[in-house]
Amino acid sequence: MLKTYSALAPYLKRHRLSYLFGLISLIITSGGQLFIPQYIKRMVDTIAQGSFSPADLMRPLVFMVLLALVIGIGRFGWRFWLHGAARRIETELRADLFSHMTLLGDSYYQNHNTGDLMARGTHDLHQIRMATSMGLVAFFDGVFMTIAILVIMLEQNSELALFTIIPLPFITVLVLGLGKAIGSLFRAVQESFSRLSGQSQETFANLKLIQGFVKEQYFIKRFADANDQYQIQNLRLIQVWGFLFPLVTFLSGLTTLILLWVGGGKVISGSLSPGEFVATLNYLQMLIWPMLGAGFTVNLLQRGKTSLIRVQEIMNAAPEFTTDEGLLDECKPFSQSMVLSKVCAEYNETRVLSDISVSINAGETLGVLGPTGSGKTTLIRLLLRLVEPCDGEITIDSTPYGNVEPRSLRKRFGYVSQDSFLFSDSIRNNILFSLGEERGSVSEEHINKIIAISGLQQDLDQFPEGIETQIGERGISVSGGQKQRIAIARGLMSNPDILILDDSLSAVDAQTEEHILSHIMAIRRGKTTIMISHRVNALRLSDTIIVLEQGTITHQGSHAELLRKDCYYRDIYNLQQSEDDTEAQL
Ligand SMILES: Nc1ncnc2c1ncn2[C@@H]1O[C@H](COP(=O)(O)OP(=O)(O)OP(=O)(O)O)[C@@H](O)[C@H]1O
Repeated sequence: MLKTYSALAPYLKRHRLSYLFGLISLIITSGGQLFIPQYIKRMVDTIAQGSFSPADLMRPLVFMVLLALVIGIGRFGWRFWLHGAARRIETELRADLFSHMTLLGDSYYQNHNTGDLMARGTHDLHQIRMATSMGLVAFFDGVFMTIAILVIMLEQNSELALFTIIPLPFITVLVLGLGKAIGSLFRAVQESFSRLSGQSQETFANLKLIQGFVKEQYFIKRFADANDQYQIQNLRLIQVWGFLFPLVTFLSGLTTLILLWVGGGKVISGSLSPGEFVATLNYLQMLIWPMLGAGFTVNLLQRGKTSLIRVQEIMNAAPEFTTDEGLLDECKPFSQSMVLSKVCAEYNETRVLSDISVSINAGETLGVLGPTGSGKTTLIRLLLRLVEPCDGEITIDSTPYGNVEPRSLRKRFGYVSQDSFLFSDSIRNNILFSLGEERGSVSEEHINKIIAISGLQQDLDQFPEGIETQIGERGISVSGGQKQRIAIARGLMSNPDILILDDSLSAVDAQTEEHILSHIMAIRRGKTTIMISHRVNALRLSDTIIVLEQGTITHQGSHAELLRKDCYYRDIYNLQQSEDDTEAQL
């Protein structure tokens, strides 16, 4: 348990003052409570003597009111400091988790469900917060109050104390014994919650598809099953927890019975004063909470431990590539060539690219054509260092890729991906996304030029607030073609050294594609562009075109050179030409 919690040491250390003040407040609160039975004892004994004046009761009464005030302040203090520190730790942990997750690679996310990761970032962090606040309070009460009460009782009347505490060791054994079971049951609860989150996330992310295939009932049933599982796991936990609680209460009740039996006899025989009897009864009642607190502590700490392990599993996952901040700015502008020599790539030990050798010269355009699944996007991932080659070497301006900090390398690229993800933000902010701090200095004239090149102007004219129109969750939905055009504008905005267009105009018609591409070629003159497309017409102006088939380059050359060869490129060209001719005749 301690080993697991040591992961929190840096966070606890940062908030040690809050914890110190919180613990002092807790000692004041608990210590103050220990005095109350003493005053009650004095008052009862005074009353039991039969002859007393109201002034005799006044002093203890005033003290008790003052004590209640101190206890109240102490209670506020520990809540303020301990809950405050735990909240801050939760916030810091969440921030660290989030930034670490941004460094994890593609393969990590492929093997981990998004819903599960989200559950760890929310539900599990909540449990850690409970352990670092209420868990600590319960632990303190369990230890400090139990010891203090036992010492007072033993001092007051050791024989009575020893008799009445006979059931207490049973409580400890019970709590510790069931603690382990609670831990594993809680892990099952958290895992079923992760499954539930995962299914919800997947369902709502693909709702249109589900509705399109009229598969709502199937998903409702799937969710209901996961929901039932979550309930079953929770009920199992409740059963054990529910068994523990009454048993501890029963055993605590036994202590009161013993007191009434043994203590009552002592009062009658005169060896115990009525005040001492009432005080002991009070102390025993005060013991119930720390006794329960022990169970509560075990429960909270076990839950916290389980959750911490789940969060640590993410934090301990190594980033796909090491990021040496010192190297961040060392990658100079791309000026010569990028060379791939005999490069291969794998996913989960399955080879998808082999023996790739190609040179991309600065200022030139490389076209990539290939059937679906032939490895075109994987080639781009290699260039962006999102995937490491399993063999061979990639260099940029003669520097091996392994010596270049990945983020620094990626800054040289502008990547327009196939799926054109847009953020729920204004179109302007989506377009300016790649600029970072330079956003403020970009002129409206430049923005308008990029919009025109991307063929976006007509779309913006239709939108209610033009470029300021919100898209996504908080705004309008855009069509697939509009999405791609906005993504193109985003890729062009920073005028990157190397622009990658990964089949990024597949949702616009061939004519519009040609129109946009001719403008892009014009503005990119002297800069490097890598273009993947299924349309030969889009690639024909490239300086070099490679044909990828089943993970290898089968042909490469210019448009004219490839047309002279009997190859996939020429077949596709002929096919698309005849399609265009047929369309023209219609
Ligand atoms: N993350 C991944 N994990 C495992 N296999 C993958 C992964 N990404 C792609 N693949 C597999 O690698 C092969 C090449 O995929 P890739 O996406 O590079 O092809 P592509 O030529 O870009 O296809 P498309 O034209 O359909 O986009 C395919 O067989 C694909 O199933």
